[in-house]
Amino acid sequence: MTSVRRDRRRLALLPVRAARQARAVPGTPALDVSGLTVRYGDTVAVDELDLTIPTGQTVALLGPNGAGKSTVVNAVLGLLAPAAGAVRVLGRTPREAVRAGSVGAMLQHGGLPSEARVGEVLDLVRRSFPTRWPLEDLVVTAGIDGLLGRPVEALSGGQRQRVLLALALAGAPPLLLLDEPTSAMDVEGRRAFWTTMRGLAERGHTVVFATHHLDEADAVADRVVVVAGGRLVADGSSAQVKAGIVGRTISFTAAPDRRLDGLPAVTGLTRQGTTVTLRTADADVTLRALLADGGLPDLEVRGATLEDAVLSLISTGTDAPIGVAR
Ligand SMILES: Nc1ncnc2c1ncn2[C@@H]1O[C@H](COP(=O)(O)OP(=O)(O)OP(=O)(O)O)[C@@H](O)[C@H]1O
Repeated sequence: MTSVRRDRRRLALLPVRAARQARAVPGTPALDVSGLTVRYGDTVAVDELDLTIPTGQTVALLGPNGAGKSTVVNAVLGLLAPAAGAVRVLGRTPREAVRAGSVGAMLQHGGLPSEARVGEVLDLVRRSFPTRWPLEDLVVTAGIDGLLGRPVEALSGGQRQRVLLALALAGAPPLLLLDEPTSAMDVEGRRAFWTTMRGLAERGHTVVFATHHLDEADAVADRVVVVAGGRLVADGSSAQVKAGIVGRTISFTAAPDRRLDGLPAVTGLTRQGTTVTLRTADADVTLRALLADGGLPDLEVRGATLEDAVLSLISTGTDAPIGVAR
């Protein structure tokens, strides 16, 4: 009897202690990763990665399949044990931070009990946190209005992702980790999702997301971090990463039989139907040669996109990361 009473008292004290723990010491980074190395058997998934993210930043984690993005996210959540290095989340170990409700996560394979209703799952998860996001606001913020009475198994892929977002936000966490959060969303859903993320960033939340949608990263992130082969290859604003790419992209319409080999300064060329896209190290020289050889209908010349930059970084590989020291 005594022990039951003591246990109850301990449970009752937990939320208060956890809420206190969730408050970060001013100036403490949201995320501080140093020398992180994670191995799966012989595979080195993350290789001596250093990454410090101040509070309030929105950071895109980019890289090809197998680059190590999900592994970093899982290490930050304390879901796997690193072979080397350290991870601090708001000054605490990952497990302490998760226990304190400081981290909300949307994982790629986030599971939901299929027969339960969305409202039941949300209620259960909200109750487990010391600080709870007010329900009405949470429903609007995650865009799940009208879904609370629906069984989880009856959700579409995009609706499921919005429910996962609501669960990630349920404890009003200062740090949000999102692994490919919009992969199942339609265009409208994505736009609404990123509007929500901008709102969260304005309220001071730190948002770290892994994605393959580089246009979204370009539009939303204050900072992009590119990993390849488990190593950091670029870290800076989108503009800084793009500025590291020399040359321009030229596109125009050409008949399929127009010969385009041997053009000066061209570093890559693709044809899709009658649309030709080429990368050039010197746009003036390439354009002069093209014009001497015929017309250039629907001509467009542009600088590097973030996609161009990331592709170039990944294909060339680099020992020293591109970007700025932080
Ligand atoms: N559970 C596991 N067991 C063994 N190897 C794994 C495991 N999880 C990941 N890996 C390997 O670790 C490396 C990094 O994988 P990770 O999932 O972190 O990459 P990612 O950048 O998130 O890829 P994607 O964009 O495809 O999601 C890959 O080589 C992958 O095959």
